[in-house]
Amino acid sequence: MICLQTMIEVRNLSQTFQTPKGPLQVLVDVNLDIPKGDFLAVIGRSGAGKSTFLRTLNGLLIPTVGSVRVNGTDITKLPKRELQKYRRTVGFIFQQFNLVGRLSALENVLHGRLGYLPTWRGLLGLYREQDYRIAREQLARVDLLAKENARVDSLSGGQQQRVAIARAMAQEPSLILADEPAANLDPVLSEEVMRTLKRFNEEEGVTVVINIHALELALKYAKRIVAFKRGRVVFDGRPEALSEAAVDDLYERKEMLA
Ligand SMILES: Nc1ncnc2c1ncn2[C@@H]1O[C@H](COP(=O)(O)OP(=O)(O)OP(=O)(O)O)[C@@H](O)[C@H]1O
Repeated sequence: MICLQTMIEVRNLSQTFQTPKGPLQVLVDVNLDIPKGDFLAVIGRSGAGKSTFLRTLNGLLIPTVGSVRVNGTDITKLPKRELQKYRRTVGFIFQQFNLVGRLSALENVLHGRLGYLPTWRGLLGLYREQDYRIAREQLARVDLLAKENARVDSLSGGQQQRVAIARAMAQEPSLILADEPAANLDPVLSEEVMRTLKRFNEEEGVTVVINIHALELALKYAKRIVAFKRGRVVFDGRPEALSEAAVDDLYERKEMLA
């Protein structure tokens, strides 16, 4: 029997935002176990709560109710400094890449090493030899070592997202969270980004949790699909178990056509 070690335990998670129109409950009693090495795609309609869920896993948002245990520690209860430490171990990949355009690819990837340096060294850009080595290794792994000195804003969208993935990997993370990493890319580049994430998941055992609108990419690359509908988990299983009817219901297709 394969015994997968649980990395993340989400329990009774609810998130309510106060808005001018009153309280808005965005996550409703979410319970999930994410084993180490999982590649989980979060799907659902716009506004279903996907980004809110990801931001909670990163400790960017404290839930209104519930807990998020990562390797046994409830990150929702951590003091600020400890939370910052935790967040350094999580690679976050954004839809807009969040790179510094005027800096080179290598300098951007080196930013992934900042969490390992004393603040003064980071401010002065005094990276150590091992930081350069790790940054170059990661650039090579996304096939961009030849572009290490190129300004990031001179690279294509797909190349920029690969730099962002290399930066996340330079953090030597145990968890990568990716919020719509392929949304701004054409279909070919989207596949390239998904393949890169899958490779890191398979070769390094990095746990990947990704929010994604493109259902076909989620089904093709993820090991597991979690579907949110109005803040609730309505499907949790292997991609091949997601039926056409469940997809219709998730995206409320029938209601939209009625
Ligand atoms: N800080 C906040 N304050 C108030 N409302 C918020 C806040 N953050 C998110 N929301 C609202 O919560 C709901 C869910 O947002 P969320 O970004 O999690 O959805 P999503 O499923 O990721 O959508 P999309 O696919 O469009 O990114 C939306 O109605 C959004 O406007």
